[in-house]
Amino acid sequence: MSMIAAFYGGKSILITGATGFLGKVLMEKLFRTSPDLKVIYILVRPKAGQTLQQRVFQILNSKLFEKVKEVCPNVHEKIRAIYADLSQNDFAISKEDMQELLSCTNIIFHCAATVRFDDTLRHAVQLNVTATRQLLLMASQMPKLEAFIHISTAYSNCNLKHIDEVIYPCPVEPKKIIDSLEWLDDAIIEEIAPKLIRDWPNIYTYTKALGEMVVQQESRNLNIAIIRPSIVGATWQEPFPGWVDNINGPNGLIIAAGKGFLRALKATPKAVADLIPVDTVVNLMLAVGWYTAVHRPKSMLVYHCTSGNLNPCNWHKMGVQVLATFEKIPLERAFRRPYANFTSNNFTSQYWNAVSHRAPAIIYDCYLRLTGRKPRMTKVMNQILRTASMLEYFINRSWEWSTYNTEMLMSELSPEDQRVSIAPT
Ligand SMILES: CCCCCCCCCCCCCCCCCCCCCCCCCC(=O)SCCNC(=O)CCNC(=O)[C@H](O)C(C)(C)COP(=O)(O)OP(=O)(O)OC[C@H]1O[C@@H](n2cnc3c(N)ncnc32)[C@H](O)[C@@H]1OP(=O)(O)O
Ligand SMILES: NC(=O)C1=CN([C@@H]2O[C@H](COP(=O)(O)OP(=O)(O)OC[C@H]3O[C@@H](n4cnc5c(N)ncnc54)[C@H](OP(=O)(O)O)[C@@H]3O)[C@@H](O)[C@H]2O)C=CC1
Repeated sequence: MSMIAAFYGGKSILITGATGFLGKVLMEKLFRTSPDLKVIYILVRPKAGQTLQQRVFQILNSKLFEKVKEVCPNVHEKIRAIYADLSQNDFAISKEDMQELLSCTNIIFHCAATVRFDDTLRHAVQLNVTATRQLLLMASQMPKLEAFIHISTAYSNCNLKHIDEVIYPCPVEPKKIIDSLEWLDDAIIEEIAPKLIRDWPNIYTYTKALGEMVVQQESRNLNIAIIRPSIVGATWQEPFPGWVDNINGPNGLIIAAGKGFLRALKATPKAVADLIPVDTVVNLMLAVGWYTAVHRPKSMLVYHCTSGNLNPCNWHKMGVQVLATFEKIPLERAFRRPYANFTSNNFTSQYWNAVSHRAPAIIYDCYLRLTGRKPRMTKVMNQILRTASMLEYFINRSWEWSTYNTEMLMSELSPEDQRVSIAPT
């Protein structure tokens, strides 16, 4: 029997961001491997016209949860959706719900965040920094809390080349930023944002770094660990290979390439493509939760969840694999046959954008107009090129992440847990 799975039996677990990509896979694995857990509290907001209950119903009835329903038929009784908006004071949680959370929670997995690269500084700080501080404050009032697991990103220090499993200080204290956002107006905030983020490539990575500092500063006597995954991709094995439900990270561009829209990308072919499957990240999260609660390390540990040092793949190799897969399994109704070129040269990239992306889109829109239909290709293409330019920073550089803590944890696991757990092969 897995020691980790047994550990979660009977526990009350609080998950933020449970409706997100990582959160859903985490919940699935917990219910499937520890069906005797007591309850999973999830902090959810209504969204896109759906109530909390409708959102939970949709998740539990998705393909991802098919196996769970076999192993844990009463799963809907073990999930307790609590109305919460993490950008509000006290998360807008009712008094009764707050009381229940404070008195019952054993483990917290804090996954919620805004992951948009171009979010406003105000909103990103609210979500990635202030909400983390607020959750830590709640955690400090939970008498039964055994571990608080904070999900950050391997790119929170992407302004460095070699990154250790430590917290690097940001030049401006998070508290100063939180305080100043209270009285500065939006226009001024957006003006000072580039000066604050300095050599971070975007608001997202910068606010995730601030979030880590807050965790360190507000940790009090809590038993905390931080996990930093790199680029999280589709499931590798569990509950079945290839599950993904968003267009973040590489997903959107892979679809655009498969559909024949995207045929060239400004990327450095030899740069390391540090992707990590989402089920591997979840396995590490569960192992870290167990280790932090049971072994109570003296200081807060940071764990890198990356693939580049163990099993490096570069963007060229990745591109070849992606194209080979589309040869075997083509996407439906593709615009053109998939083909793509990685170039690190600015001029060549501009040339390909004009010739291979914008021009065909304009021609196709003319055709749509002439046949009485609504033109849409230029809009789609602009969207793809905008996304590609936002991701450029990450596909033209390589980073080295040390993984001593992750390796140490692996060696602490039972042979059974090692077998089902973390290391990508
Ligand atoms: C031989 C040679 C071979 C060569 C061969 C080559 C082969 C070819 C191969 C090619 C493959 C290789 C590729 C490799 C690239 C890898 C890059 C990886 C880098 C990853 C770095 C990650 C580092 C950090 C990792 C982290 O730490 S984690 C977080 C990562 N964070 C992100 O990845 C967010 C990024 N994105 C945004 O920041 C925003 O997306 C933004 C971009 C600003 C746009 O923003 P905007 O233009 O506003 O557009 P959206 O609103 O987003 O959406 C627009 C529309 O799509 C809709 N839509 C949005 N969602 C969804 C959704 N779910 N489901 C359905 N629809 C959706 C939405 O409804 C809207 O539709 P509409 O309403 O217009 O009809
Ligand atoms: N995906 C990746 O490649 C990587 C992700 N990470 C980290 O992993 C974590 C999870 O990311 P991922 O699952 O991909 O992100 P998603 O965008 O898929 O999920 C974000 C989650 O946060 C919730 N959330 C956002 N704003 C609020 C709010 N105001 N109130 C309540 N909940 C809110 C979302 O809820 P809702 O559904 O209501 O929007 C959603 O459940 C993040 O901390 C991210 O930084 C780290 C490295 C890579």
